Amino acid sequence: MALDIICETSMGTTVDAQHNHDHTYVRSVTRLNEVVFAWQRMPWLKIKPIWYLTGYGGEYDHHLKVVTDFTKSVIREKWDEFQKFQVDQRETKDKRSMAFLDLLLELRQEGLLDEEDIREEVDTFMFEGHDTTSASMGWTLWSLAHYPEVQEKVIEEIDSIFQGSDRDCTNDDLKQMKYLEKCLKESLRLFPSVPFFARNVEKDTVINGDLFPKGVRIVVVPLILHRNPNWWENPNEFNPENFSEDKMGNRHAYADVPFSAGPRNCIGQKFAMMEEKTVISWFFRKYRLRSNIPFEANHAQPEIILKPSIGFPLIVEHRQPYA
Ligand code: HEM
Repeated sequence: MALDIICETSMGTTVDAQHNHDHTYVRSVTRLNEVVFAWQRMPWLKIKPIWYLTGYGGEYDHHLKVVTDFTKSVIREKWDEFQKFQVDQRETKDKRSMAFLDLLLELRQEGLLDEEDIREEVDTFMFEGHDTTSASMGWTLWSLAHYPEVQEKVIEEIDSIFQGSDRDCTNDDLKQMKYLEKCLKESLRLFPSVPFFARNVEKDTVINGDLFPKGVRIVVVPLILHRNPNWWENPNEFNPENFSEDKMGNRHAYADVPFSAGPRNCIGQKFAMMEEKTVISWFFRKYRLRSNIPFEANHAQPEIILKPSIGFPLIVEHRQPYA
């Protein structure tokens, strides 16, 4: 679902991944993630002959080509459409409903980007913008199933907003989902979709008396940082109140960095929150969740994206209609 959402919003196209699990793009994205993770964890794969002899190199090249060819073909198709449009028609198009790609094509028309620049931007969005949100939604549902009193509060909030209606979600509705937002943040604290990221030190830097020389690479691990008992009471428990205003005010700004921080932080974080609130609030309008497997039995497996060790085996039940 998250892949369909990002395809539609960033490229204005669909791969219908929900019904089409076997779409070549879907398969290649999945395999690329696995191959890149192997490359990160096995340093010897960085030696080119080993990379190719183990078969990883060939697989990587193949799947990368599938993914970039797909994006390129969509960009070309959209570019042809874009050029066929008369200028006056284009000017009347509402920018708010344009896909990210349409906006980039306007920049190409103005000579500010070429086809390769656009492909890179679109691919980054596609890659960063779907596995992250689907992992986050999965871990949130897993947590809510194990904390029924929290789940009830989410349902109460959703009922108070929609009052049983199955109308679409508006921006105003999303703003009102304050408790659900706390749950999403708490789930990202315990299970950050991006479990680690790296930064190069650009100049000699001293932090707490320790020297970090220019040129070294620092790996930030939110998965560990977010469970630091100095900042979080009962750090392994799911407690959305960790994100109440008073608790947040008393905490170090970088104690919680699921979207990284600083100039290269995640530019999709607002989009991610909107998407997740929309999807999860739809779900709880109709269903409840429970599980017969203990919360802790699902281990967080840090790969490029934080994976659940046993998936998310949950029991879904229809709710009584809102009265
Ligand atoms: C819960 C969902 C998400 C999480 C936890 C997340 C997390 C992150 C993190 C930690 C980074 C920094 C990675 C690094 O420096 O290596 C990042 C970068 C980025 N994210 Fe997200 N992300 C999420 C959703 C999204 C979505 C939905 C989009 C697009 C619509 C997106 C687009 C990007 C882009 C383009 C970058 C690169 C920014 C740059 O390098 O300047 N992300 N994200």
